[in-house]
Amino acid sequence: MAKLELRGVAKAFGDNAVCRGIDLSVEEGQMVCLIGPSGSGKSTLLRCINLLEPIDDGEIMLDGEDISVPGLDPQPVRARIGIVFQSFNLFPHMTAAENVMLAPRRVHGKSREALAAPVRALFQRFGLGDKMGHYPDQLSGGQQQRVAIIRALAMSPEIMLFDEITSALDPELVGEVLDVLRQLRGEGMTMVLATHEMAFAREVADKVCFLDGGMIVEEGPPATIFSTPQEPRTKAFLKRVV
Ligand SMILES: Nc1ncnc2c1ncn2[C@@H]1O[C@H](COP(=O)(O)OP(=O)(O)OP(=O)(O)O)[C@@H](O)[C@H]1O
Repeated sequence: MAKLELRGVAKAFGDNAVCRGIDLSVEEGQMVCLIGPSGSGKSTLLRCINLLEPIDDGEIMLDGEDISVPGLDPQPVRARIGIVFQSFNLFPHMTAAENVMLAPRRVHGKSREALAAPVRALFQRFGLGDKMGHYPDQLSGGQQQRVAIIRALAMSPEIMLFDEITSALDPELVGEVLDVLRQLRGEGMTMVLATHEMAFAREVADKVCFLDGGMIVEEGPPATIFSTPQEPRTKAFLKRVV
């Protein structure tokens, strides 16, 4: 597992400054939750960390190595940083197992034979051992999202990013996906989550960062942020959503 450190990360789309000098430390094995209003820049920040968006300024350090230097090949870095989105994006014509094997085969050049045992172990670890041969339309939304998480884990990432991964799910399916995150935390995975699940963030996060207008306005342990927020913007947001 790896440590992540952002220093002064800035990102604009045209004249819309979406990340405005973000400093963030994520220690090895920590779960950090990004909360904040819609449009505050949570998704963009995660996309920048995964090098899906080039940053305009600042540094992104993964285990002490600057992964944001211009001209760096993003592909090997992305293989070290798993990301899961709100939409599961599984290929409908492939079984769950084939979806999971795709990236390790293409990026790491591994054979189906070599992947069979570790992929089976991943499905079993997350309670989907009997679903490997199912196609996405034979799975519930919660199961599809768990397969999407397994797909990211199959690349053996050092850190995992989650972008509102329960927002598209029916309420009764949210719990099983959050349980996967609890399990990963117990196993020591380093994780950054953009989430609207305040109860979950309060219960499980090591640190909560409140974003507003592209800046981390306030951060701290969940007990402090949720019980005694100091910043008026944090207070107003939590009053609205909790
Ligand atoms: N590819 C893009 N091109 C132009 N503008 C973008 C792009 N991606 C995001 N934005 C803008 O960046 C701002 C922040 O969006 P972002 O999705 O990061 O916020 P968010 O906090 O994740 O919101 P939500 O909670 O609704 O997902 C918004 O104004 C959005 O319109």
